[in-house]
Amino acid sequence: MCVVAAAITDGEGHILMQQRPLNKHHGGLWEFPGGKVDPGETPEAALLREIEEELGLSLDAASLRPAGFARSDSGDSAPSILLLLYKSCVWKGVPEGREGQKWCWVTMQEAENLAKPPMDKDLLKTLLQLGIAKPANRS
Ligand SMILES: Nc1nc2c([nH]c(=O)n2[C@H]2C[C@H](O)[C@@H](COP(=O)(O)OP(=O)(O)OP(=O)(O)O)O2)c(=O)[nH]1
Repeated sequence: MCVVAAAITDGEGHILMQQRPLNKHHGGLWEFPGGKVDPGETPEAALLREIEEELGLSLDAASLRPAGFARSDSGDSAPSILLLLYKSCVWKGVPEGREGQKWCWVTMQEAENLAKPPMDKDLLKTLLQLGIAKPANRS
C-alpha cells in the first residue's frame, strides 16, 4: 500500500503535524498529514487531494519536493506500507481540521517530542538532517 504525506512548513521554522483519529491504525499518534494513494492516482495528485480534504489547504504542486521515504514491514494485522514524504513550503489557505482532527504548528524539536508512528520518527530524523524546516533566509 502506498501512502503519501506532506511536511508542510511555514517558512518560520514550524511544521504542521496532525493527530490520527483514535479509532484508526496508530490512533492518537501525531503524523504528517496525508493518506492512501487511490488506484490510478499519481502520488502527487493523492497528496493534493488528501491535504485539501483534511486541512483545506491547496498545496502548490510545482514546488513539492521529495523529503524521504519509509517502509513498514507487513505484520499479521496490517499491510506493508510505503510512505512517501514530500516537502511543501508553498501553499494557499488557512489550516482547519476538516475531519475533526487536532493539528498544530510545531518546531522540529517539538515535533521530535510528539508521540509518532515508527516510520514518522525516521522521517523526522531525515528532515532534520536535510535541514528542511529551518527558517527561510531573509535578506
Ligand atoms: N497519513 C499518514 N499516514 C501514516 C503516517 N505514518 C504512518 O505510519 N501512517 C500510516 C497509518 C495508516 O496505516 C496509513 C495511512 O492511512 P490513512 O488512514 O491515513 O489513509 P486515508 O486517510 O487515505 O484512509 P481512509 O480514511 O480512507 O481509511 O499510513 C503519516 O505520517 N501520515
